[in-house]
Amino acid sequence: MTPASATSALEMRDITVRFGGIVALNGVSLTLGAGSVHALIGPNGAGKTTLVSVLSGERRPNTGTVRMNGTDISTLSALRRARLGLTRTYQLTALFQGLTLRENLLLSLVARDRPALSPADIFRRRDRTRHADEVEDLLDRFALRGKAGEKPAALSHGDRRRLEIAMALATGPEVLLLDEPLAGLSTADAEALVRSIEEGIKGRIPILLIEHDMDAVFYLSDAITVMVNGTVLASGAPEAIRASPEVQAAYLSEEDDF
Ligand SMILES: Nc1ncnc2c1ncn2[C@@H]1O[C@H](COP(=O)(O)OP(=O)(O)OP(=O)(O)O)[C@@H](O)[C@H]1O
Repeated sequence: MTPASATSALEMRDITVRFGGIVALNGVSLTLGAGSVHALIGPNGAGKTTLVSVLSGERRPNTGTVRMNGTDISTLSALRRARLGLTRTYQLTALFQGLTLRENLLLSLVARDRPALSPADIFRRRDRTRHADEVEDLLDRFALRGKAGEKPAALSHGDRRRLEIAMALATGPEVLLLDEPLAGLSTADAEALVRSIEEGIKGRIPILLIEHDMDAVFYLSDAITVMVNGTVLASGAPEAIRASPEVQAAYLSEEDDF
């Protein structure tokens, strides 16, 4: 293990992915520091989605390695990686539609503490008192207290997005992959979610953030990696990325909201 891997939450080294003649990723390396928010940005087709699928274990790269907390996870399935705490938010199809938000969050916390239990057992053994403080804390951090007694179907688009991330956090992740969390949200909902990420996760759990909203990226991130055509163009602190002539020329100058 190198000294860097001892302190980094995630390390990707020399990742290459080819789709026939297309090189989607060409020797990409990226290190996500413990507790930091690291954004991955780049124009359409840069390779961001492909890199996330390599990280999560959904796609095997042609070459390269992935380490989480110093352990080589390159050969593990997506399920094994998820069980180790590499967590990606999905649509909330797994929600119990008949239960309130408060109860759904409670079930995620029980599942975190008793990972071997089946959903039916989790449901039977839920203990409201044991996790009460954590549930209330999540409701506050994700601005969901006013909706705590509602069923999922009653939620607005913005509420659902914050609940998705709160549920992911409740499962006790080691690393959180947020893939375009602000996509499709109104300005007000996007601002509420940025606040929740800042107050609810930043500094506690390392986040890899893929996002097109540059205001949010520069506001939230401790580090930014810019990809273009399957390669890393630049990686560093937000101020350095903003000032980089190469990044300006290749990408940021095209962004309306930069
Ligand atoms: N399953 C696939 N088969 C063939 N080519 C693919 C496949 N998936 C991605 N590609 C190609 O790989 C390259 C990288 O695509 P990718 O979706 O990772 O980029 P991206 O940065 O996520 O783009 P966007 O911001 O539009 O989501 C593109 O040239 C894309 O056309």
